[in-house]
Amino acid sequence: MSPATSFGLSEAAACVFAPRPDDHKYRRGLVELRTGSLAYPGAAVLGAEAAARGGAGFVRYAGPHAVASRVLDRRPETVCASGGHDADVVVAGSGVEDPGDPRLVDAVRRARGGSATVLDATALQAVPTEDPAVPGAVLTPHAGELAQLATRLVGRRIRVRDVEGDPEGIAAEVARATGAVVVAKGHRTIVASPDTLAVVVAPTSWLAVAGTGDVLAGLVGALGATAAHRDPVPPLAELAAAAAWLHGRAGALAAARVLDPAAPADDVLDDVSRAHRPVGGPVTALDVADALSGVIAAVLAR
Ligand SMILES: NC(=O)C1=CN([C@@H]2O[C@H](COP(=O)(O)OP(=O)(O)OC[C@H]3O[C@@H](n4cnc5c(N)ncnc54)[C@H](O)[C@@H]3O)[C@@H](O)[C@H]2O)[C@@H](O)CC1
Ligand SMILES: Nc1ncnc2c1ncn2[C@@H]1O[C@H](COP(=O)(O)OP(=O)(O)O)[C@@H](O)[C@H]1O
Repeated sequence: MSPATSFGLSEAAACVFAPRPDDHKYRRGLVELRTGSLAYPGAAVLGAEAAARGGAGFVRYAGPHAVASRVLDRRPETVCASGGHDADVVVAGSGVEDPGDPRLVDAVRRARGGSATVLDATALQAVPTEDPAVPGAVLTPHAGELAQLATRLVGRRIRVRDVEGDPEGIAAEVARATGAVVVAKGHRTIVASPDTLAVVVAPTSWLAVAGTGDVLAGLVGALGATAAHRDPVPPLAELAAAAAWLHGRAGALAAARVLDPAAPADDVLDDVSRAHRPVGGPVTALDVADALSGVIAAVLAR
């Protein structure tokens, strides 16, 4: 495998598409969210917001009725009926309590068949140890989840500190074991496929709050679904890295807007020398999801 490449604005821009005159909601891409539970309804709301702000044409939610009504309170355009068109991307796991939930079991089956599927949080536990091939999947573990997943799949005990010491190596091992794209989240997010490795550095650490991972999962879904209707379709690893890059920029924009609500989105696109310093103020996961539209608009305007 070649050494890790660093992922930036020009690579992300190749994964962001403006709507064409002959597009309609389905051609803009359909994301199905299999997220949330009675214990964690917020994860479903956050993913729906991110999928919509990330440019999907159609966001469908599959989950408990009580969770669906929370999603609809925030995003009434979400379709909560089952059936209809096939999803371009399924996003599964954020905020789901039970790894045996049929929504996750079916998502793993879909990923095994090669269809684009984001497996986040609890869905990572639904990947079987004995038969872990999920070539359609984008796996989105944080360091704790990656340590657990790698321990199961590569056959030796891997601790969180091992992941923190060598996220590239462990993400790459899991990518080879599963055939999937692995997005090892953190300040430096590693995006590994069985034969590629990219690093996305976040421009802010205000992202380190609960729920921002749920936002990232929804955004991967939106970029994947939109790209599914383009020719050529960018590789899943590039789409996942673009999502991580845009997510970091949205975090920076949301943090900057704490100081100055009119801060322009274009200002966060370029790397800034003080990026590692705590520019801005505390953000919420919903702030980050909200900021995605502005960051995408700024990328398209360049
Ligand atoms: N508003 C909501 O409904 C939210 C729901 N969430 C859902 O809550 C469930 C549990 O999520 P958790 O992430 O707490 O999972 P877990 O409770 O399974 O894992 C967290 C464990 O991993 C360890 N850990 C090690 N490195 C870590 C790192 N870099 N980041 C985070 N934890 C690390 C922690 O110390 C902790 O012991 C998931 O389904 C998730 O999607 C969260 O996303 C938070 C927001
Ligand atoms: N110190 C940090 N600097 C920049 N980004 C971070 C930092 N810590 C976490 N993140 C980002 O925040 C998100 C957190 O995801 P995750 O841990 O899954 O949270 P949750 O499950 O609560 O949604 C990831 O996208 C990760 O890359």
